Amino acid sequence: MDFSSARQQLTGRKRWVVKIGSALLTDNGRGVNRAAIHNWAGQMAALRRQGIEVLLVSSGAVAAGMDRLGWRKRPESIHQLQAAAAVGQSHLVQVYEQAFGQYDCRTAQILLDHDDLSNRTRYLNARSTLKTLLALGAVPIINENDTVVTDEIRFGDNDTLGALVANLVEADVLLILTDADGLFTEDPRDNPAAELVREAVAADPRLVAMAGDSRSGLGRGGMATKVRAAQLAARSGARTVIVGGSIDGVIERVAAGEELGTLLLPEADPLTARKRWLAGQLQVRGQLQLDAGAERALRAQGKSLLPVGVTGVSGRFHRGELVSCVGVDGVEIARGLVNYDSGEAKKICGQPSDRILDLLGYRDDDELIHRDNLILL
Ligand SMILES: Nc1ncnc2c1ncn2[C@@H]1O[C@H](COP(=O)(O)OP(=O)(O)O)[C@@H](O)[C@H]1O
Ligand SMILES: N[C@@H](CCC(=O)OP(=O)(O)O)C(=O)O
Repeated sequence: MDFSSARQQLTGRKRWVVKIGSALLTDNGRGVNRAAIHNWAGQMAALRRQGIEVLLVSSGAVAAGMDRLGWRKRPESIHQLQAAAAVGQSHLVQVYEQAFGQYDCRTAQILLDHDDLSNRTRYLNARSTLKTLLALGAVPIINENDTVVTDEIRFGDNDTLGALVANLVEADVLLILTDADGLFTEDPRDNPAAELVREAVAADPRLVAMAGDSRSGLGRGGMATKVRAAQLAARSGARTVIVGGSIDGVIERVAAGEELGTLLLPEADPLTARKRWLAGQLQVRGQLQLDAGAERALRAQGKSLLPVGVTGVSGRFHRGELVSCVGVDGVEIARGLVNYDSGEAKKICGQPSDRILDLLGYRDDDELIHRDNLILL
């Protein structure tokens, strides 16, 4: 793998999940660090202005709640923890809303639990809601729904939740901000001579051996869950950066390609990984019948599917859903995420793309399926 160019490839990536951990968010364990939150919000707003969509996975509900309730020690009882999370979450979101508001950036609170991501209908629902929020220009602020989860089904650490969100929205980058400067060859609190791992393939088994637990008493998973999160995120093609959240201007600097923290890469080419992921996750909603020219363009030339090469449309589907593409002999040759719904596709099929505006009254894309969203079978 060519590591030298890997950092540069982070620039121009369009969808980022930023995870901010408990260890960073609290002011030495005393409530949430407002100044730091305002600073990160400013940086994320700057990314939005560059056209990058940002989803934030933020911890800190329990820590904020403990502070508000005057509790000095993290409680043992699950119900006390859940009560603290309920008190803290509303405060946390209020601080974020105010911080992002200063940059004219809208926020939206999303609380997820295990069922939301394992049940197919709820999974697709969460996916659509998040994508709609992004299209509206809002920054979703996501946390685990701590007040309702039981021990058996909790994600526990938000690194895992961040990776699952990256899978859910097919993010390009998962940026994990923490209180260490990145993944070191050993926990630097045990061995100050440990070295920073700058770049690696997320699946490299040596990483797991380097990564230890959390020590702060605030964070949950330590580096172990961050490495595991990078492996999960890589399944849908996301690259992960683990980096110190207190580094000046860290979010913008990483987005500009600067070599900070640890970059963990997917094994396969990200686009291929993402396509494979999509093919396994989504249900086929409809079918497009292709003519011989379109079949050739897809198969032999790796091109996008234009409406002009489609002779028939069946099934009912919405924009963004998965449809199958069938060749002249009736055999399925590809699957892909479609840019128009079934009614629109019927109106524009067989027509050149410059007629889309006339036929529909608007034109979103020239292609019915862009090649980046096409999986050849
Ligand atoms: N190999 C390692 N490199 C860096 N940090 C490590 C390593 N192993 C364990 N850690 C610990 O992981 C901590 C970060 O994880 P955690 O406390 O869970 O933070 P967060 O709340 O941000 O998720 C660091 O402060 C560090 O003590
Ligand atoms: N959902 C919990 C966060 C769990 C947690 O601390 O995770 P992490 O920041 O990954 O160590 C909260 O908001 O308090």
